[in-house]
Amino acid sequence: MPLSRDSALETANVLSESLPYIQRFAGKTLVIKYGGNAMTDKALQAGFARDIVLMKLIGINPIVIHGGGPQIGQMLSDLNIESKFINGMRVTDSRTMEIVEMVLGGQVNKGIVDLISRAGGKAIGLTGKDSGFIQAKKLFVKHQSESMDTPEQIDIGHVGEVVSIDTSVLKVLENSDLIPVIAPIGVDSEGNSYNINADLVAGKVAEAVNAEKLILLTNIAGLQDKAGNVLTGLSTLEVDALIADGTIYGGMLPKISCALSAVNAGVTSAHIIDGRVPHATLLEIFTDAGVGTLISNSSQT
Ligand SMILES: Nc1ncnc2c1ncn2[C@@H]1O[C@H](COP(=O)(O)OP(=O)(O)O)[C@@H](O)[C@H]1O
Ligand SMILES: CC(=O)N[C@@H](CCC(=O)OP(=O)(O)O)C(=O)O
Repeated sequence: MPLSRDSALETANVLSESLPYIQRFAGKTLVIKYGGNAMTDKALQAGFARDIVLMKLIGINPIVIHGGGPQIGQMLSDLNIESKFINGMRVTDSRTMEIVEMVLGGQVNKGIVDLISRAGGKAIGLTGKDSGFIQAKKLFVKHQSESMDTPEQIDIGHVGEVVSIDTSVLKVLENSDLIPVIAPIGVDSEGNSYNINADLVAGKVAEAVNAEKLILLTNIAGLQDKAGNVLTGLSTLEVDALIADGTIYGGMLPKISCALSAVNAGVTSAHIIDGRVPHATLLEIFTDAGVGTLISNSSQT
């Protein structure tokens, strides 16, 4: 059905108002982390894919890193395997690692590639094993109780941290119409696979490509204090205090730590936003009134 003249005018106004934002971000790289908890609703998923396709078409270079924690959890539970987390990281034995690779590299990654195709874009799904572009090493989780003088290092299996990112494959894609969709799996020089928290991969990719923005889409309105108020513009010291008093815990720990690390390494801003809001990514890019939690270079001084 054709648009009425009034609504056509409204659409034209909206498009015209987006011009300064398009000019600001055209040619820039935005790293978008699509959390497993933000992927649940079909309409939201389709909206997310449309936003990414639109970005690429107007000259922004989106790089999607996805999670899939709940999807891995579902598969493990179907197989009667228990999920266990320490400091927001999944304890990953050999069997769990096999499931993680299947779910992240297969089901979730190809699901997002497919969504982007259906929205008219061209996506290419990668894990860090493709051309070995995410080099990783074993991550030990630090834990300190009151009775300990120094923190202990806990071995949680095949869990990795990023050692290096080879950006050459991402550069090739940047100069094409292909959108990279990356599963957070790393590899070492001996071919061992590592399950890496997707926030950490997103932060390191953003640092490596010198991204303009790191956007972390999750299932909450942003970083909150104990009363539920969304906090924004935090410094490293303020974040440390919120971790120490237990305000920040679980899955928010890697999120906030990668956001801080990315801006300290030169990414202009990192945003933790609510992926349950339709078109959350476009709202973040095309409005001045920031949604969610913003961490920027200026809040670190
Ligand atoms: N201070 C905090 N503010 C907001 N959320 C927090 C905070 N501390 C812990 N969380 C938890 O972190 C969760 C987000 O992390 P996670 O479940 O890993 O999401 P994702 O799948 O998007 O990575 C929130 O749903 C919330 O339960
Ligand atoms: C080590 C570790 O915890 N890896 C994560 C990888 C997926 C992920 O990060 O997914 P979300 O972003 O949806 O939480 C996991 O196994 O759940």
